[in-house]
Amino acid sequence: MAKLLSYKEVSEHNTADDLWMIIDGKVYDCTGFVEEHPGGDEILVDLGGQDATGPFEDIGHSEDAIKLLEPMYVGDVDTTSEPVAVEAVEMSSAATTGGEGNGLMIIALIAVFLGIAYYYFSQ
Ligand code: HEM
Repeated sequence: MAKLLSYKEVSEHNTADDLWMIIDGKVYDCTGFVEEHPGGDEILVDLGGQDATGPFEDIGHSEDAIKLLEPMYVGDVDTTSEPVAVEAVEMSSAATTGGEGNGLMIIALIAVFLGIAYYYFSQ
């Protein structure tokens, strides 16, 4: 019978040296595969210890990719166990870029406003 693992137990394996993830209710130990992943190591480490079913399926991984999972199988996730809240690790670059974008937008608006004010006062 498959080994049952709680969400908490899986969440403790969330580093590049010890990386588990849940795909379709099954727990996989991807530690040895992190460096090999054609999609990069970072993406796997980011999802370490978590349920990666959505991201894994969204990419449309090939049959070969699905076969690679077989030897990494550790057990099944105990869906009755308490889900674990995932902490936000760091701000994404998209969010940072968004912030800078807003700053530039404000500067641009001030410049436009000053331009209009100058036009009226110099009449
Ligand atoms: C242990 C689980 C995983 C395995 C065994 C795996 C395996 C693979 C393999 C073999 C490829 C090459 C293309 C293919 O055959 O489909 C690939 C590509 C890719 N994978 Fe994964 N993958 C895993 C998890 C993930 C996860 C969780 C993500 C998160 C989004 C991800 C993102 C990607 C991306 C973005 C590519 C495309 C790389 C490219 O074509 O430039 N993978 N993966």
